[in-house]
Formats: sequence, structure tokens, C-alpha cells
Amino acid sequence: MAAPPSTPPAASGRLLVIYASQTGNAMDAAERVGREAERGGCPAVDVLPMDSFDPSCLPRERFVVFVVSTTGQGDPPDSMKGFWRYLLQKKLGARWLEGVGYAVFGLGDSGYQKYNFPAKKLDKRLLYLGAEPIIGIGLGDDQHPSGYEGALDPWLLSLWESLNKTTLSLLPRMSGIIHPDLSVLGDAKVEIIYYSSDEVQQEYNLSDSRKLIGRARSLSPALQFINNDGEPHYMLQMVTNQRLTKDDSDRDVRHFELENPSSVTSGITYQVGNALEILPSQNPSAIDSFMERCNLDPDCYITIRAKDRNKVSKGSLVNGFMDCIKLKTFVALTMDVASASPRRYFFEVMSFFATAEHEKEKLQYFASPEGRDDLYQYNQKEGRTVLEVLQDFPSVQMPFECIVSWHTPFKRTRHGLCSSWLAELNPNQENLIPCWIHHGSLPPPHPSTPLVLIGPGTGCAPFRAFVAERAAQRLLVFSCP
Ligand SMILES: Cc1cc2nc3c(=O)[nH]c(=O)nc-3n(C[C@H](O)[C@H](O)[C@H](O)COP(=O)(O)O)c2cc1C
Repeated sequence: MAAPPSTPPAASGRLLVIYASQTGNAMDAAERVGREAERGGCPAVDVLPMDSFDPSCLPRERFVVFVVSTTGQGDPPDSMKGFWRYLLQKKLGARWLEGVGYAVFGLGDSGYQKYNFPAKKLDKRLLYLGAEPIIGIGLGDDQHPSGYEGALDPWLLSLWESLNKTTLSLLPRMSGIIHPDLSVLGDAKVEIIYYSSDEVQQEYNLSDSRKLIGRARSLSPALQFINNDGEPHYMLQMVTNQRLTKDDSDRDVRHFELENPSSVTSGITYQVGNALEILPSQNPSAIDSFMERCNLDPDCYITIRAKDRNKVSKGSLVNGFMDCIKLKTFVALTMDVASASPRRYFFEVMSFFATAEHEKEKLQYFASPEGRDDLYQYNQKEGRTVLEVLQDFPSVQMPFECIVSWHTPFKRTRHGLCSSWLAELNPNQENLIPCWIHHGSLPPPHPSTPLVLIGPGTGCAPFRAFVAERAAQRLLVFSCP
């Protein structure tokens, strides 16, 4: 069998960075590790998603940095599961990774009970398998005032210092990391080909909106593993949007009803306790402002693809998105321009394109370790969006491929993008909502099983559903004290 493309020819002198990310943070962090290694003069660096690397090749590596986040209740990201299963095999003895130097950086949130569990377990397992730690594990914490970067900054510095000391050939230039040359920008990760609307009508058959939504959805690292068929199961119409809490209450709890307008008789098929996934839309005027700010032609079409397919996760970020699409639709479906804050590296990329000197200086400061706290204040704390940041620095004209490359698509936001969007919807008047139905985390109880409920703090939706179902069937025979 041919070796996978990410396999080195022999015991290699490269630095391999492997990441497992659920919503993009670990990917951003891993890319930073790769960039800094290059700046430090590392002769060969590869940054790969974990599911693109064949774990049986691990013993051939000389230096590996793992960047791993946590999801669920202390669970590994989906892209780590296969790799982790492989590592747990009994046949791999305590000397399997002899000669491999490794470092693990975990991303988590100390508000969770199982804080950074996958990274901690990985660190222990690698040690057991005979690998040698270059430095101790680093733990990034969402609770830190600067997020995971609060721990990543000092951890990376000690990683580079250690490699510089022990293996000069791998990291010869500490100065390149401490005083990076910000006039050099790495290659964009994607390439984009533009077409006018006339060309597209002649040469391409555009897919319908459900197909486009399905492909756009594959851009979210969190959703790539849910199912292969990304097209919405239903396009639903909101028919009821009722506020349950009083108008003067801080909490906005709502009752929504959705209907399938295309099949009045068959409705929607689901089991009690299933979960409904909804794709919210972005505010159309924010999309227009973003297009205008970036000088993008609202009528043009693009094809977009990763420059190096081997470095794209199996679930395919841009790999699955090769067809021609209207640029405006691409922005609306894949780029959260009006609610997510940009990443630190985005500021560095912006500084490269700033033509006003004072803007360049400010952006470079924000991107530096000294400016980290001020950036946090300006960016995350104030909840500035990509659009607002671009508007604050008007001299920056970034090519669209750079925005796509370094703005991680659809990040989680603190405002609850979906719930605020839903709350604003006007029943019966809005466009159709793309929806998917997934198995719930709990199987529905058998109708003959008595329900004894111990009220959970959060995640009570399936319990409510079970009770409501019993009530609808008039099978509810007990009452709460
Ligand atoms: C749904 C969800 C569950 C999480 N569960 C945990 C957890 O159990 N333990 C933990 O330490 N962090 C947990 N976190 C925090 C994430 O690990 C942290 O935000 C990390 O930066 C995400 O990295 P990623 O974007 O690469 O997936 C959770 C985050 C989310 C959104």
C-alpha cells in the first residue's frame, strides 16, 4: 500500500505539528506553532489535522507537537478519535515511540469538570509509549483573561528555547521568533478564481440552494463528522415566535413553532428527544457592508480550493467546496462577519496590508505578545466583529483569499448567534430555515416505563420532551411535589 502523502521518507528532521480541533481554536494555535517554527529557521515544518496523519507512522518522526482541544464532557474532538483508538492498542509497547520527542498543548476551559482531559490523557499515553517530552504539557484555558493564548505564549517560548538549546539545527534562529519580520506574509491557504455572472451562466450549472447550504456546512469543523449528507433535511417556516418571560425580565425565553410548508400532510419526521439543528442567516445589510468594505463585486462568482489538499482535514474544509458559487452567498453561508471577533493573527495579516503608518503600527502592536491584553480588551471584550475591525482600519485593503485563509469560519460567539437571530424572526414572513434532525443524546423511554425525573441543571430539553410526549398521550400519571 502506498504511504500517505503526509508520511516522511525516513526518520525525519522535520517538526510535525498535529492538531485536533472541534471549533477552530486548536487549528489556529497549531498554525501559530508552525509559523513561529518557520520564523525560527526550522528547515521543515508541517501542520496537519490529526485525521490526516497515519498514526502508525508516528515512530518515524523525530519531533512532534500536539495541539488538542476538548469538547463535550472532557471528550476529544472528532478528528482525534481514530488516532486515539490507535494509540490505545495493547500491542504498542512501552518502547514504541522511543526516539520521538513530543510536546502537548491542550485547549480547554477550567469551568468544566474534565478540564483539558484529552490533552492530559494524550500526554500520559505518549510518555507511556516511550516518547520523550521536550517540555511539559501546556494548558490553554478559556477562563484566562486572554483566553488560551495566555498559556500558549509562555509555553511556546519555552518550547523554542528548549529546541534551540538541544537541537540547534531544528531551530537555529530564536531572534526570528522574538523579533519576527512582519513585512513577510506566508502564502494564503486557499486560491480563488473569480467569474463574472455572464461566464457562470454559460459555463456552469449552479446547484440549488439546499446543495449549496450542505456544502457550506461542511466548512464548519464541528459539523463535518455529523453526517456526510450535508443538505438540510427540511426547509422550515417559523409559524410561532412567542416570548415566555415578562417584557421587563433580563431573560428572553421563547416558544417557537416550525412547520414544513412543502408537505402539509407529512410534516416533519422525528422521534421524541431528537435534536433540531438550525442554520441561522446573517444580517443581509452586514453582508452588504462587508462586501463594500472589501471592494467585492456582489454579482461575481468564485471557485475556491485549498492550495495543499493534504493539509486539509478528511472531513474537507475547502476540499468539498470546489463548485462555482456566488461570492455573496459564500460570505453569507461560511463567514461570520457580523458577530465573531477576529483572531490575533488576523491583526498581523491586516498589518501587512495597512498603508497608513499609524494603523500598521497599531495592528503590529495588537499582534505582538506585549499588545495581547490590549487586543483582548479591544477585540473580544468589546465583542468587535470582523466587519467593525476592518472598518476601524480603513487603510487596510486585504485580498479576499487572505480574509478566507485567516478568518476561521463560523466561530462560536458569546451573544448566541442562533438564538438572537431566531428571536428576531417574524413568523410567516421570513425565508425558509435550513434544518437537520439528529439523534438525541438519550434514547426515548419505552411507553410502559414509568418516568422518574431528577431535574438536570442544564440540558433539560430531552426531559421536557419526554414529559410533553407523555402528557400528549395522556400517560402522565404522577405529579411534581
Ligand atoms: C460544547 C463544548 C464543550 C466543552 N467541553 C469542555 C470540557 O469538557 N473540558 C474542557 O476543559 N473544555 C471544554 N470546552 C472548552 C473548549 O475545549 C475550548 O473552548 C477550546 O478552546 C476549543 O477549541 P477548539 O475550537 O479547537 O475545539 C468545551 C467547549 C465547548 C464549546
